[in-house]
Amino acid sequence: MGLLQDGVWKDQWYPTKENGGKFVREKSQFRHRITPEGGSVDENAPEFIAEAQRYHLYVSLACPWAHRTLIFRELKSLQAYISVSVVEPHMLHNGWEFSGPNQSDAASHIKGAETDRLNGKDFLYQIYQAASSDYTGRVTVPVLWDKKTKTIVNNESSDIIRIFNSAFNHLTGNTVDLYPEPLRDDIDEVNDWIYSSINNGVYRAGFATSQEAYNEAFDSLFNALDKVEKILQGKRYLTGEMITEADWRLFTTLIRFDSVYVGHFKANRQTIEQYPALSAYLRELYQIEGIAATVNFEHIKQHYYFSHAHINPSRIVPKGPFIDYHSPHGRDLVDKG
Ligand SMILES: N[C@@H](CCC(=O)N[C@@H](CS)C(=O)NCC(=O)O)C(=O)O
Repeated sequence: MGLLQDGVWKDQWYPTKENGGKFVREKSQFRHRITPEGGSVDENAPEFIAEAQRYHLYVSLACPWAHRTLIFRELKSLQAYISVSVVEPHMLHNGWEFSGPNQSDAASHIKGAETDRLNGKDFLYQIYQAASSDYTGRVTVPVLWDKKTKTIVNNESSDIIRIFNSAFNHLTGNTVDLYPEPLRDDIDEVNDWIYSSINNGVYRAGFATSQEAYNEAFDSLFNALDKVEKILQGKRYLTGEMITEADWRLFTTLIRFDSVYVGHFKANRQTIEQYPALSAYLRELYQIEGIAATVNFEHIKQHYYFSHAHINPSRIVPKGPFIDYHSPHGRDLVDKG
């Protein structure tokens, strides 16, 4: 685990000391947009136009943020338009690695991970160096790469899913709208507290290095989950009768919760299985066509338990839990609206 400083790789863990033991997530730096037919939204930036097979996604199947982009690629019929490379789940002193002979000695190849067939790199940080030779910052997935100008378009999952939601519709013919105009205020509002207390909240609990920081993250996480449970007792989805971006952003955290966050991140007041509405809702989303194939529990467990040796020094990866996410969800019975 490390970061780039003026384009040079440094092996370094997150600094929490300066924040009283709190984990503070760094802001993503590549934030360009893709437009359907040209006309840059940012006059100082290169023009990124939606074209078939021009863009490539670098993802980890373990990562909840990268997982969002894979889900949108499925739901927006972008499989033939946007290619994907999957990194190895073990993230060690070189950060995210591709499969191949230069993988770290301590890391194993896990089925489903790939070489970088596009750029022939060994490590993800080399993709960042290729985009910006003096980049300073963390080297994170997901990365949306432009094959034409050989640079990173965007490395912020919340932007990438919005790009996928609308920029390629005229090419794919898929007009499913996961961020519909009339619901935008509601979606933004829900995203806001779910991000800080749940999506990022599990990390704030797991990466805390002081008891106070952990306690605060733990309480805010379970208060927010209790609030979601209440919402889902009255509504089928977070903002009403329609699945939206807000649901998918929550999904990628919920599906990792009982397998990883309860144990590894000490988010253990209760499991998602112990929440009646949340567990049924999680199953409903999991069972939507194309979604189960984006979930890889082997990558998920291998990544967290093996990579974070300061949290789990033995690097033993638990065998369980054994949860049947294909069992009937019964959500069709929930009151509409
Ligand atoms: N804000 C980013 C966060 C991405 C992120 O933090 N990804 C993690 C994996 S789950 C990562 O690559 N971490 C490596 C690091 O921080 O060095 C997004 O949502 O796209």
